[in-house]
Amino acid sequence: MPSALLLRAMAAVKAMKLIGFDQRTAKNALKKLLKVYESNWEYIEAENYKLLIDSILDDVNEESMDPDPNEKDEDEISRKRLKCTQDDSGPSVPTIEPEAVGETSLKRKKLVESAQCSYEGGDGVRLKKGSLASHSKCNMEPITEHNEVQEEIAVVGSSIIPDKLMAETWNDTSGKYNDPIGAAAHNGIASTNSVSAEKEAISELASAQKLISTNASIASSNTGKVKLSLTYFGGRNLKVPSIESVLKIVEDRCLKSYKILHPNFSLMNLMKEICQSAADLAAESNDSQEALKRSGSSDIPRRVTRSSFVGSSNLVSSSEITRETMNGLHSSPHVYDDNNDIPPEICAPDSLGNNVSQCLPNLSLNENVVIASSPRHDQNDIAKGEERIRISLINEFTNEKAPPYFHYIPWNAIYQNAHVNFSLAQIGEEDCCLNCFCNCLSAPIPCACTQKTGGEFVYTIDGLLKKEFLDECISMNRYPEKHRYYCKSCPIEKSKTHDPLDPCKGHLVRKFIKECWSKCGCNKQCGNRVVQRGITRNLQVFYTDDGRGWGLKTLEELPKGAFICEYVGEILTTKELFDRTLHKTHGANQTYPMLLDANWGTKEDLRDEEALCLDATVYGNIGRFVNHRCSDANLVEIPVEWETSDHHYYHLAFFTTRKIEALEELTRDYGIDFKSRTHPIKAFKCRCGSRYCRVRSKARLRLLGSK
Ligand SMILES: C[S@@+](CC[C@H](N)C(=O)[O-])C[C@H]1O[C@@H](n2cnc3c(N)ncnc32)[C@H](O)[C@@H]1O
Repeated sequence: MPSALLLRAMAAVKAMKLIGFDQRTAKNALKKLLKVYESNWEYIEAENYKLLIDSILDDVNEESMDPDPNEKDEDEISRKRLKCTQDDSGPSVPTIEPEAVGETSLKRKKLVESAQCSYEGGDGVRLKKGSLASHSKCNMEPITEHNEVQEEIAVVGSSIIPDKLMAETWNDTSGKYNDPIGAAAHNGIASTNSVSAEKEAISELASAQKLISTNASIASSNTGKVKLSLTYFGGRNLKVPSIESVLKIVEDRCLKSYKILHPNFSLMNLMKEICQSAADLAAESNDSQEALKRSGSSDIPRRVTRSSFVGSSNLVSSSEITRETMNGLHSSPHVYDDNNDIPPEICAPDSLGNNVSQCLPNLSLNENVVIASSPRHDQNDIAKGEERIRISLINEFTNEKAPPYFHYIPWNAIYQNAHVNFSLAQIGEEDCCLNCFCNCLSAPIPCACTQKTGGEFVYTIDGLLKKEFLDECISMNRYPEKHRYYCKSCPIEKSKTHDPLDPCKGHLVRKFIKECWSKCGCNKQCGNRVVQRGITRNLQVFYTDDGRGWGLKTLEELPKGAFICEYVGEILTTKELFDRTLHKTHGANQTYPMLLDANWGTKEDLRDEEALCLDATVYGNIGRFVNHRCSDANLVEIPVEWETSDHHYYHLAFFTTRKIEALEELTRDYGIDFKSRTHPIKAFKCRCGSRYCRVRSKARLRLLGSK
């Protein structure tokens, strides 16, 4: 394990690397600073290594002024006296007294050229020239693993790093700490190697007049300011070009590299477009907020909101709820509340240990802020490695590269109050197959786990659902009226605050799958464990071309009865779901709830604090992308149990209803009664295109030609 000192040194060099300074230069400057500031790391780390950045720039400056850097008095810098200035916004920052600095700071001033473009909107506050510190703060580089830092950078000398450690690390021949300069400035005595390497590093920077650092950042506030900041640091002879010439070069490059062939393409227009789009979105957001204020969020009739879940035991999208009854509580992009609404990803420290939300030096503290580095999906794998296979994202129709962000989870997770008991003790011996071995499907007689499925396994030896079982499940979904039961005390009806209660509108009786589990004697590859082994098929999330948003498709041919994926989300009580919808969480434009109501009729009095549902809005998997298709959908959802057996909590798994060709979209029937007049919330306008569509009139279908 590297020591704390070593880690700090590594972090400093890494931070410098992130803003464009090479390792050697950073290490040399750091060594000097450690000496001058007697290894007081607090000074060096203050304001995102402001001193270190200044020192590096001084080095570059001095080198470019001085024809022979070897003759430079190494101790000169250590003669500079320190003083501390304390400002109440942060740690004390040592500065070098003017007389000690002499020419250096002047030179630095000349050297550091910073060009920034600012585009005004809202109240028109212009972006000021940023300080060095603010440049370093604005780094939008992704957070890097510490391991990588350790691999990449070498140790930096310091008079207080113990000799033993110095010797160990610098003499390490394993290559672990691959220090190109040998870090031989041990106790301040530079070796020949170190001097020549230092020289090399300095001349590399100065003589070649390389631009050593560039930086682009975007920040916006809810008062209408959008700031695009383009910054570069450079050598002494750097001349600030006109913005027109920069735009011209970029336009030429865009034309060449991105094959943008429109002759009137203009980067400036593109930037104006960005500002205009931000302004439009801000205006929309404002309208929504105003509408919300007018309606008064607390005045939204609880009955209406809660009733939004009525009418279907399946998922009901509340995007319609939002639009129609909540006057668009949400805006896109979401403007985070500065009290406590900033999600942890945005507050998470960056690689320099700063909160990323602090990366907006020119915005006043009380402004709400959206930053460009909000979490995003990995287009190559939306599951971020959580599944056994990668699931890519594709959009061939619009500029939207990925769906709005949600946290990918491969398994359901309890949100807060849901009472889900996974205890092994709860599973009776009669509910598991203690004495089985290996694969239960190869045993001569079906094991105890088949009790609830009529003494038969529902899976074939190939891991598909048996035809009879599957056909029954499909029939239940297609002809629900034949398979409904009615609760004595329906949690949905109870959630409405009027008396007397309406009778239960009915729930679907479903068939269940019971899989073997950890208390069983068989192994993980047992044929009666399919859903719990996770996604195995090649799937892709794609953007539909007909207004249904994102969807899910298969990249391989699928047989009938194949498991596709679970519908994964947070496990909530229905009360939590009602409350969540009432307060519309996390800025999502759409919500993705699914009731776990398959058992509601059998309980005497299921309170809505007990009734469970899944919400895939904030945490979920690809199941949330499966779009609706009336009646002849190619997927069917089936309840599956393994850790519990009381039908209170269960998994919902999607299986194919027929053979599906590669590249076909995967759909399921949400079970929505689109024509219901009693349903207070209008469902989305169905665009499933099925000839059995419950919304489209026959004449219209004939006209359009159904899929
Ligand atoms: C569970 S989400 C499905 C994924 C969604 N398309 C997305 O982009 O995240 C349900 C929402 O998708 C849209 N949707 C699904 N099926 C649809 C259909 N047949 N016609 C129109 N919109 C549909 C509706 O907006 C619905 O509220």
